[in-house]
Amino acid sequence: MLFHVRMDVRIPHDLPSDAAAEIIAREKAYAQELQRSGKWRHIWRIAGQYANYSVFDVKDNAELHEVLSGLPLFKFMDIEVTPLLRHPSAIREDDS
Ligand SMILES: O=C(O)C[C@H]1C=CC(=O)O1
Repeated sequence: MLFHVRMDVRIPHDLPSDAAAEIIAREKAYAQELQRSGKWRHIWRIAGQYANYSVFDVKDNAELHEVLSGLPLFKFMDIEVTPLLRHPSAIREDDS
C-alpha cells in the first residue's frame, strides 16, 4: 500500500545541540536504510520548512505505523498520513 506522508519536525529549542545532532544522524541512517529496502519510496524537502513530503510503500497501516513510530525524530514530529491508490488515468506502469 502507498501512503503520502508529511512530516514537520519541531526539535525543542532547549535540546542541547549535540543531542539534536545525534538524533538527526540516527534519523538519516534509518531513513536511508528504509529507502534502500524500497519501503520509503520518495522523500522531498518542502522548500523553506523543516518538513518533508514522503511516499511509503508498505504492507498495511500497521507496518506504516511501525516504520513511522521507529523514526528517531518521531517524538519531535507532527505527521500527517494520506492513503493513496492508483488513479484510473495514470499511465506510468510502476505507479501502484
Ligand atoms: O529532515 C527531515 O525531513 C526529517 C527526517 C526525515 C528523514 C530524515 O533524514 O530526517
